[in-house]
Amino acid sequence: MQNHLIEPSKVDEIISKVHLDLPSEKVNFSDSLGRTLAENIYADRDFPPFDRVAMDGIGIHHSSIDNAKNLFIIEDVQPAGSSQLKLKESENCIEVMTGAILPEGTDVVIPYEWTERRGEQMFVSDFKHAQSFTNVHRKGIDVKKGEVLIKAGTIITSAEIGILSTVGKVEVVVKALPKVAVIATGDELVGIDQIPADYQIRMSNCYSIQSRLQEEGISSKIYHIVDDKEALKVKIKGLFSSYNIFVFSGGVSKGKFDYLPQVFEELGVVKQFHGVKQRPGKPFWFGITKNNQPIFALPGNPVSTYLCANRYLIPWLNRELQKENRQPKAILDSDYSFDKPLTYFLQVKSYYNSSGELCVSPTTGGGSGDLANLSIADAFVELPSDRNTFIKGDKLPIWFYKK
Ligand SMILES: Nc1nc2c(c(=O)[nH]1)N[C@H]1C(S)=C(S)[C@@H](COP(=O)(O)OP(=O)(O)OC[C@H]3O[C@@H](n4cnc5c(N)ncnc54)[C@H](O)[C@@H]3O)O[C@H]1N2
Ligand code: MOO
Repeated sequence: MQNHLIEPSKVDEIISKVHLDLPSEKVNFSDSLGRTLAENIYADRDFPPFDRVAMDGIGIHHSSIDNAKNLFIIEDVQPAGSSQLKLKESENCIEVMTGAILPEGTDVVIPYEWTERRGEQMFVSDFKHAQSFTNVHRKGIDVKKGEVLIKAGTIITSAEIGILSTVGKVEVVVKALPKVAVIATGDELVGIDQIPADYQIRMSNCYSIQSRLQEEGISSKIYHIVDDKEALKVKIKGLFSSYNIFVFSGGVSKGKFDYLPQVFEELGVVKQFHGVKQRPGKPFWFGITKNNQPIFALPGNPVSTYLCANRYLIPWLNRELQKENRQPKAILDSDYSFDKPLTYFLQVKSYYNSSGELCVSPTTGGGSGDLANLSIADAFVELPSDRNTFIKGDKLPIWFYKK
C-alpha cells in the first residue's frame, strides 16, 4: 500500500510542534560556550564601576578652562589599578592613565597630545572645547547595577563569555543538552574497522549524523541493530528510558526486512507521517513516543539520511535550543530540470559572485547513494515540486551542511 506522502513544509509544521522539555544544569562558565543560558545575568555593579579615565593625559578641574588657565602644576600621577587620589589645589593637575579612577577634584581629562611638559608643569595650548567630563567614561553610563546584562535563552558565545567573566559568574545555569541515540539498522552493515564481504558495507550514516550533531555541540551514542523484528523491539524498548531523541537510519521503506514502522507501532510510538514528497529521502518516517520523545527514522541511503538530518533534524534541534537558523536563498548559476512531482534537493557547490551574491552550481553525480559527492558539494538547494524547470538566476532556499 502506498503511504500518504506529505510536502516538506508540512514536515516542518509537524516537527515544529514537538518540544523538548529539558531540565537546567549548572556548569562552569568556561564549559558554557554554545549552551543556552537558563538564567538572567545581572550587573553586579555599575558599568563602568567608577568614573574611568578614557585617555592618558592630565586630570584638571573644569573651572581652570573657564578661567582660561593653561599652565598646570603636576601634583601626582594616578595609574590604573590604584586607589583614588585627590587634587589638592583646583588650579593644578594630576597625570592620569587610561583605565584609572578619575582623581577626586578633577572632572576633565586633557590628552597628552594636547599638552607640552615644562619641567614640573604642563602647558595646554588648546582645550579643543573640553568641558566637564570630556574623556571620562562615567560611572554607570553603560549599565546600572542590577540591570539584566544577558537574558535567559541567549546562546553563549565568546561575547557572553566576556560578560560572564566581568560579573564574576564562575558557575552558570544552562539548559541541559538532549541525549541523542543514533541507531543504524541493517544486516549488511559492519563496523568501520572491519573488511566487508562482497555483500556487506561499512556503516557510515551513524557517523555522519553523529558528527553533524557534534558540530552543533550535541553528543550522541551510536547503536547498531540487525534486521530482526524481535531484536529491534527489545533493543529499542530498552533505549527508550535513556534518551530524549532517537535518530534511526535504514529500515523504513518497503523491503521485507524494513521492520521499523511496525516495531514502532507495536511499541506504542504515535506515527506523525511516513513518506515525504521529496527526493532524496522519500521514505522518511517520524513519530513520537508516549513520553514525548521524537523518533526521526531516516531512509538508509546515505544521501537521503544526510539530507533529512540537515533539512529537518538539525534546524528543529537548533530551534529547540533557541539557536538561530539562517535560511538564505541562493542564485542558481545554470538551468536545471527535474521531471518528477516531488521537491528535489539538489546538491550544489556555493560561492559568491563578483557582486557579492550567493550563487550555486549543481554538482554532477549526487544520487541518493552517492556519498562521495557530498564532499564535493557543500549544500542542498530546495527545488519546489510545483515546477520541473529551473533557470539560471532563480533564487532558491539553500541548506548548508558545510560552514
Ligand atoms: N519498493 C520500494 N523500494 C524502495 C523505496 C520505495 O519507495 N519502494 N524507496 C527507496 C528509497 S527512496 C530509499 S532512500 C531506500 C530507503 O530504504 P530504507 O530506509 O529501508 O533503508 P535500507 O533499505 O535499510 O537501506 C538503503 C540503503 O542504504 C544503505 N544503508 C543503510 N544504513 C546505512 C548506514 N548506517 N550506513 C551506510 N549505508 C547504509 C543500505 O545498505 C542500502 O544500500 O529504499 C528504496 N527502496
Ligand atoms: O530517499 Mo531515496 O533516496 O529518494 O533513494
